[in-house]
Amino acid sequence: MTVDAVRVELGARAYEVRIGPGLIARAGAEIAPLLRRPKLAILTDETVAGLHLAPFQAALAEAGIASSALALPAGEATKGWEQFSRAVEWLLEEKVERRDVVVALGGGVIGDLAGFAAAVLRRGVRFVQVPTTLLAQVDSSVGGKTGINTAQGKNLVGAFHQPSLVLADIGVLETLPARDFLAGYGEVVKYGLLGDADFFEWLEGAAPRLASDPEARQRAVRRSVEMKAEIVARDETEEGDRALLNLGHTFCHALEKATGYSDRLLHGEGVAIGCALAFELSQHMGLCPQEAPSRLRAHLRAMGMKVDLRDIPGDLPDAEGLLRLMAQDKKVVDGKLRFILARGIGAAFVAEDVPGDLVRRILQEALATR
Ligand SMILES: NC(=O)c1ccc[n+]([C@@H]2O[C@H](COP(=O)([O-])OP(=O)(O)OC[C@H]3O[C@@H](n4cnc5c(N)ncnc54)[C@H](O)[C@@H]3O)[C@@H](O)[C@H]2O)c1
Ligand SMILES: O=C(O)C(=O)C[C@@H](O)[C@H](O)[C@H](O)COP(=O)(O)O
Ligand SMILES: [Zn+2]
Repeated sequence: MTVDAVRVELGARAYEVRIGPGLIARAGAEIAPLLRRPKLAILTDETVAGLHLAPFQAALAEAGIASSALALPAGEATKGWEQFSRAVEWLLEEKVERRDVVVALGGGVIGDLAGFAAAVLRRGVRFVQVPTTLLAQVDSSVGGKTGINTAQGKNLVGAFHQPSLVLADIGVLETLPARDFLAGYGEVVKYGLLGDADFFEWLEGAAPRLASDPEARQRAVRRSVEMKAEIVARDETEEGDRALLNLGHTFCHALEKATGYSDRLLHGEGVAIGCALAFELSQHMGLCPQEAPSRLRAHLRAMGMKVDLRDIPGDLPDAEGLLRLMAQDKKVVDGKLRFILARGIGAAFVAEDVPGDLVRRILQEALATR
C-alpha cells in the first residue's frame, strides 16, 4: 500500500497530511526537513506512550533526532487548564525555542492541547501532528483548531494554529480499542452526511470492515481528510462554510459538558447522537424527508453505535438545562444559536433561524425515550 498525501492549501501555511502504513517507522525522515536543529519535544498520553512512543523515538533517533517526551493522563479530562499548564511549563523547562517543533503524538485530546500549547509558547512555535486515533486522523489533526475545555464548556479557549505536517499512520489504529474506533467513526460518517452522499453510501457497505481492512480504512481516512482540507482551505477561521464541520456538535458539546467529559460519552459518540438529532430537527422543519434520519439511524445502529439519548448512561439535565449549555456554542451570533441542518444525506447547510421551541421539543422528545 502506498502513502497518500492531501495538501491543505493555506498559502504560506500550507501543509501536507500524509496517510498510510509505516509512517511512524519513517517519522525521522519525514520530520527532519522541518527542523533547524535535530531536537524534538513530544507531548503524548500515558496509553499511547506505552504502545507507540518507543518506536516513534527510535525512528527519530535513526535520523539523528534527539527527543524528549511528556506523557499526560489519557482521556478528555486532560484537555483542561491543569494539564495544559503542565505541558507548557514542561516545554519551557525543555528549552524549546521559537524555531523548534513540538510533536503531538496521540488522539484528539493530545492534538488539541499540544497544538494550543504550541500556539502560545513563546508566542507561537511550529508543531507536527502524529494522530493515533481514527478520530484524530480523519478530523482533529487537520485544520488547526486547537484548544482546551473550561468550566463553562467545550473548547472555549484556544487558537487557530495550523500544524506544519500531519503523519497519519493507519497501522497504529490496530491497537485502538473498539469503542474508540467506533467513536472516531462518528466523525467519518459526518463527512458523508455533510457533503458526500456517495461516500455515505460506500460507508454503509464498507464501515463494518474499516477496523480490519487497511485499504478500506485508508480510503475512509483519505476521503475524510480531502473533504476537511477543502473546507478549511476555503474558510480557515470559520467565518462561513467551515461551520459545516460542526454538524451535530451543538448537541454533542452540551452532552459532553453534561456528562462531565467522562467516559459516559466520548466526543465521537456525541457527534453521532448529535448528527441524528440534527437530521431529526431538519426533518421536523420540513427540510428533509423522514427517509434521511431513518437511514442514518439504521446505519449507526447497525454499526453498534450510540444513537439516542437513552444510550448515554446516568442522569442528564432536562431540555432547558441542555439548552443553557448549548448557549455557550461558538456559533452563537447575537445570542442566537445557529445549527447545521440538512436537506438530505450529503446536503448540509448553516441555518440561522431555527425556532428555539422546536429545538426544545426535539430535546424533550429525545429525553422522553430514556
Ligand atoms: N481540533 C479539531 O478539529 C477536533 C476535531 C474533532 C475532535 N476534536 C477533539 O478531539 C478529542 C477526542 O479525540 P479522540 O477521540 O482521539 O480521544 P483521545 O485523544 O482521548 O483518545 C481516545 C483514547 O484512545 C487512546 N489511544 C490513542 N491512540 C491509541 C492507539 N493507537 N492505540 C490504543 N489507544 C490509543 C487514548 O489514550 C485515549 O484513551 C475531543 O476533545 C474533541 O473535542 C478536535
Ligand atoms: O474543524 C472544525 O471546524 C470542526 O468543527 C471539527 C469538529 O469535529 C471538532 O470537534 C471541533 O473541535 C469543534 O469545534 P468547535 O469550534 O465547535 O469547538
Ligand atoms: Zn468533532
